[in-house]
Amino acid sequence: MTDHSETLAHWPAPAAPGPVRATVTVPGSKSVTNRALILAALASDPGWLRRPLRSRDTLLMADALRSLGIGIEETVSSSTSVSGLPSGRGESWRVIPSTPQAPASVDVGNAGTVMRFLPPLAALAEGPVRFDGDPRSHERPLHSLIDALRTLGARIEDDGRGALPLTVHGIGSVDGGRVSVDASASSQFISALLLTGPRFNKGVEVRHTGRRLPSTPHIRMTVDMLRRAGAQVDTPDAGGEPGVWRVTPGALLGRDLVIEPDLSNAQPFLAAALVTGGTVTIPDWPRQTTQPGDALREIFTAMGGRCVLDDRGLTFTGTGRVRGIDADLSDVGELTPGIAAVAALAESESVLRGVAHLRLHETDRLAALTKEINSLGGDVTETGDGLRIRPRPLHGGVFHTYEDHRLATAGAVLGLLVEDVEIEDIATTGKTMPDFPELWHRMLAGERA
Ligand SMILES: O=C(O)C1=C[C@@H](OP(=O)(O)O)[C@@H](O)[C@H](O)C1
Ligand SMILES: C=C(OP(=O)(O)O)C(=O)O
Repeated sequence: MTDHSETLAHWPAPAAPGPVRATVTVPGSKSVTNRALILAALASDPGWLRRPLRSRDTLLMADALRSLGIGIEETVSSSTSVSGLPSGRGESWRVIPSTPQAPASVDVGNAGTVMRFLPPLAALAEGPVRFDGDPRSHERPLHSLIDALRTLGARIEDDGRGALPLTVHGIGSVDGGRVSVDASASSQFISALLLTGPRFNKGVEVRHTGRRLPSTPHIRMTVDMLRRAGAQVDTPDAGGEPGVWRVTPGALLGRDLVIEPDLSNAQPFLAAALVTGGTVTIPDWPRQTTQPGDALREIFTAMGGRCVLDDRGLTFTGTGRVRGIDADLSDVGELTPGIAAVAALAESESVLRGVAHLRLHETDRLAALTKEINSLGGDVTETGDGLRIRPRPLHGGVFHTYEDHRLATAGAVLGLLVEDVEIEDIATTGKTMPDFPELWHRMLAGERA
């Protein structure tokens, strides 16, 4: 039985002793690792993931693929050991593809990438594949994807709510073809259909019908990774029809891929430089990337810092003065909790827009951020599609995290400048960054972490 007194213990968020000065090596990207696993599983020959992220979301994906008969061997390079390594650094995963096998049972945890990216792949198996996960996974939207898969020829049994738990009854192949999807609740519906699209008999043509489309960089990441694996993809931004993506049926190549660091998980460390007037360097920051976290260079510069991208990586420097921001974060929704924390410590008001869909993330992030920042004395109000944040002097208290890794790291940022902040369940950062507490302490000690 889980010992909740242990897992939900309060973590005293360390206050910054002064401006932070550190180099922080952040672990691999969740979004890249989980796409790479899917594409490698569907390839015609074995592939490698180097420096994959090893966290709850990626281990759930790997375990799910193994239960579908895909081989995933984990190796650690001989000069290093797993312990003491930032998640997955020094590790390689070899993926041996195979036709997905059923019956199988998949635990999605609360990973959007697992609950959305895997059902299309499972539909290629012959037999039932059951999907279930954490209680919150039952509330996260899936109906558009379920409807789309049915249109494309898959049989899916659910309890009528269009949500988890569900069973995909595959017949060994999926017709594919044209489908309309309202992806205003999550870009992951489109990514999911495109990723397995090359293996559908007719490929897939996905038409987005909703009014808004969040997280478009994540869709570009999907397209980019598909193309690098040899798929032919036509997209709206390559002169194609707006809101329509086409994937031609065909084989995927096994690749040898080094996973980029997770730029969204670099956020709390960059925020630490910004709010303390210090300097943090993130090595291996890619010169070109589809990761939404790259937008932090612009966003945190607008909030008062400056950055340099050179051979050492990204070096971000704050002045200690933080400006509020008025920004549409629709493309970079997963950055909202960290930006909200910085905004609560700023000198002027912020308005964060375009992120209504965050109500459907790990938790209702708009409600959670409002409640928790206000419980420390803040002045945050929810708007129809975001947050209005008026900075006020904050005081200590318990910062609840609702099993949301980004709530936990946002609370840690507040704790840098606000004494006696205690984060509930810091272990929830294990969803994408199990080493967070250690990396945070090492950053504050000025060590190379
Ligand atoms: O495709 C992906 O890897 C992701 C897409 C986004 O989801 P939404 O479009 O549901 O916001 C993002 O928030 C999530 O963290 C990861
Ligand atoms: C929204 C997120 O995750 P998920 O992949 O579970 O949707 C996130 O990591 O901020």
